[in-house]
Amino acid sequence: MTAPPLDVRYFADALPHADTDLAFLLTEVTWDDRMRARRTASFGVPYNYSGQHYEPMAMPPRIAAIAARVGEFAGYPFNNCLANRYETGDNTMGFHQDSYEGLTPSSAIAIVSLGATRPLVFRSIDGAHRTELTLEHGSLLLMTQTTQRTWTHGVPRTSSAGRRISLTFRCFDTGSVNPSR
Ligand SMILES: O=C(O)CCC(=O)C(=O)O
Ligand SMILES: [Fe+2]
Repeated sequence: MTAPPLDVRYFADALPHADTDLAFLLTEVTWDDRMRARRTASFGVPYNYSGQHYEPMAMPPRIAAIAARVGEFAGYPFNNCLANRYETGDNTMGFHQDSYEGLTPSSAIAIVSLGATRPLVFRSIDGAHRTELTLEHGSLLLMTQTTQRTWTHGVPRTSSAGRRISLTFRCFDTGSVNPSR
């Protein structure tokens, strides 16, 4: 059986100030401890994510600048940022499909990676195929809705991995919406 198309675009070195961006996120952001697998923070229009509700929070200028950079690659603007902080290789994200409820259907979901390299693992919904992408410091990954329909993705446990922060950007159609993901 052939694998479904993995409709993703990867850009190494997409962020011109990746080191400063990482330092900012480590020191200036208040991280949410409600989830066991990793810490999170949400900026821009609010929505529920993995069963958590986040309050609306303006994007700090540095995050707004990263959002603008991601928008240059994608060709349209992003108005939500969910940050994930993986302190060690024991912090993970389980396999899931990102919800498109409330999102512009033709928009991609963007993942900016900072810090340690971690693999993003994709599994086809039928369970027959597995592939992985290595997400490097300063990189950008764009994933379309097609990819969400046919693949799940996750960040599995990786022994001895260092600290990593990912910023996922989404393009919501209107103000505040609450997909269940
Ligand atoms: O940390 C990552 O690279 C994965 C993020 C992700 O899949 C999500 O936030 O939905
Ligand atoms: Fe995801």
